[in-house]
Amino acid sequence: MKEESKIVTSKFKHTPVLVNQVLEAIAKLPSELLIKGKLIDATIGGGGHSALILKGFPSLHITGLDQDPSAIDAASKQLLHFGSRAEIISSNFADFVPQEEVAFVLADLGVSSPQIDEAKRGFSFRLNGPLDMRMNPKKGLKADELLEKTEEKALADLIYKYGEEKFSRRIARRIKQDLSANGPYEGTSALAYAIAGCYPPKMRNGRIHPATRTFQALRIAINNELDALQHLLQKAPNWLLPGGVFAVISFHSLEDRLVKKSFLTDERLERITRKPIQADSNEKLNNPRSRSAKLRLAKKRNPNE
Ligand SMILES: C[S@@+](CC[C@H](N)C(=O)[O-])C[C@H]1O[C@@H](n2cnc3c(N)ncnc32)[C@H](O)[C@@H]1O
Repeated sequence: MKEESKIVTSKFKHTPVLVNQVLEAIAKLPSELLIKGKLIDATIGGGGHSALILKGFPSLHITGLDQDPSAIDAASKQLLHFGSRAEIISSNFADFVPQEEVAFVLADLGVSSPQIDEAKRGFSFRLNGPLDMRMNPKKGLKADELLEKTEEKALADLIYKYGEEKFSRRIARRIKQDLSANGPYEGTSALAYAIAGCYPPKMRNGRIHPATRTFQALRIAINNELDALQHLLQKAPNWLLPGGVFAVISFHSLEDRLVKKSFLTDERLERITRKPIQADSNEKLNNPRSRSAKLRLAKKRNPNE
C-alpha cells in the first residue's frame, strides 16, 4: 500500500515516518475490528499518520492525544475535514483513560519536527532559543531551571543515563561552573557551545554534534519521557480489543529497549515483530528523521483462549 506521506499544514511541517508499514499493520487487522473500528493515536502531533489512516480506512474513527497545545491546534486543522471521525484530546498519554476498547493503538514517540525547528521551544542546539524544552509549556521545569536545581553529580548521572554520554561528568562540571560564575546561559547555543568545549578537540567536528546526547538527556528528563512510556506500555494493552494491535515507533535505544522488553514479557500481548521494522533506504534518504525510527508491533491476546 503506497500513500503520499508529506504532510504540510500552514505552519506545522512534519513528515510522518514508516507510514506504509503502519497502514499495512492496520490493513491486517481482523475485518470485524476494522469495520466500524476505533483507533487511538497516542501522539497525534500534526495529525500526519492519522490523516493518512483516516483516508486509507474510511470505516475507522480516531481519538488523537498530545500534550503539546501547538500539536493539538495543528492536528485539529489537519483533521477538520474528517468531521466526527477524528476526536482530538489534549492529554499526556500516561494519564489517558479511553471510554471504550479499540482496534489499534499507535504511539510515534519523541518530538515532532516543529518542536525541534521552532527556536523558541528551546529543543534545538542549532537554532538559538530559550532553554525550555517542555512539550507541554504549562507543566514542569524548563531546561534552565533543571540545570540550576540539579546538583553536579545528579546532573552527570542524568546526562549519562538518558544521553549515554561518555563525557557526562566533564559536561556537568562545566555547566555548574558556568552557572555559578556567570549565571544562566543566554540560550541553547551558549549551552551547546559549553558542551562542545568538553569534548576533545579532535572529536568536536564529528558527524554528530557534541551537544546531541546532552540535549537528548535534558529533553527526556524534562518531559519525563521514559516514565510516560512505561505507563503507556502498562496501560495500552488494556485499551485494546482482543486481536487489536499496539504499534510503537521509537527513536532511540532507551525507548526501544523498554518497548522490546515489554512486548516480550507482557502476558496480555503476543509479539508480531521479533525484530523492529525500519525505514527503507528511500525513506531514509528523503526523511532523515526516519533513520533512527524503529516500529514494533504486538497483538492483544484473547484472554479466553
Ligand atoms: C513524533 S511526533 C508525532 C507525529 C505524528 N505521528 C504525525 O505524523 O504528525 C510525537 C508527538 O508526541 C507528543 N508526545 C510526546 N510524548 C507525549 C506524551 N507523553 N503524551 C502525549 N503526547 C506526547 C509530542 O508532543 C509530539 O507532538
